[in-house]
Amino acid sequence: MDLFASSATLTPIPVEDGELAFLPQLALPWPNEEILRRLIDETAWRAETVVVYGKRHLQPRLTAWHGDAGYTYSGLRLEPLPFSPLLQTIRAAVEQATGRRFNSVLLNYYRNERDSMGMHADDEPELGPEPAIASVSFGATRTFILRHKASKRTIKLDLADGSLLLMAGQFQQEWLHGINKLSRPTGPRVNLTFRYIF
Ligand SMILES: O=C(O)CCC(=O)C(=O)O
Ligand SMILES: [Fe+2]
Repeated sequence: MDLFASSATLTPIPVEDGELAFLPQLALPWPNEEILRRLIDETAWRAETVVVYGKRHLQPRLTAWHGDAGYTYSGLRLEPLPFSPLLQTIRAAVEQATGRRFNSVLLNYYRNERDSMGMHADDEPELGPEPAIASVSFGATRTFILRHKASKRTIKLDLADGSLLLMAGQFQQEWLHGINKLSRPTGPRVNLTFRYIF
């Protein structure tokens, strides 16, 4: 059986200064809700601290980093966890849909409406000058905010359960992205950003 026989192609979202493409439902061998439950239950989630203006805070979400190899970041050797069979299956589906290769994944767990991610670009040097980053979402729909660095033009994309968003080309150089808190009660969401670390 070809698990990915029904995988549809990504639809480009035309934007200036970068490439975006979207697929509403990635073809996977299990229902989205089962994958969400397994990702929540089987991941070694961490609450990372960040220092903002000299003050330590817990990040407003849980994270986990899995990859094929360690890498050095700001002089620190970061050792990722290995890809589990579940993550390998999701990666294979993402590689099939995008035609790109990925050797690492950052998982973000937004437990409820209070979890968020500040505006940022994934522009670390080890990702290369024009990184392809594939973002897969499970669970509650959250709005992905995109802001062009120079013009400040803002776009909002709803990332629903099972969706795949590919960011590529100059996108990380020219745009910021993030996930806002919400004021209404919201269920859990897990997002996976697949990357290629050189
Ligand atoms: O949760 C999301 O959709 C965004 C995740 C993200 O931007 C990241 O992992 O760098
Ligand atoms: Fe990001």
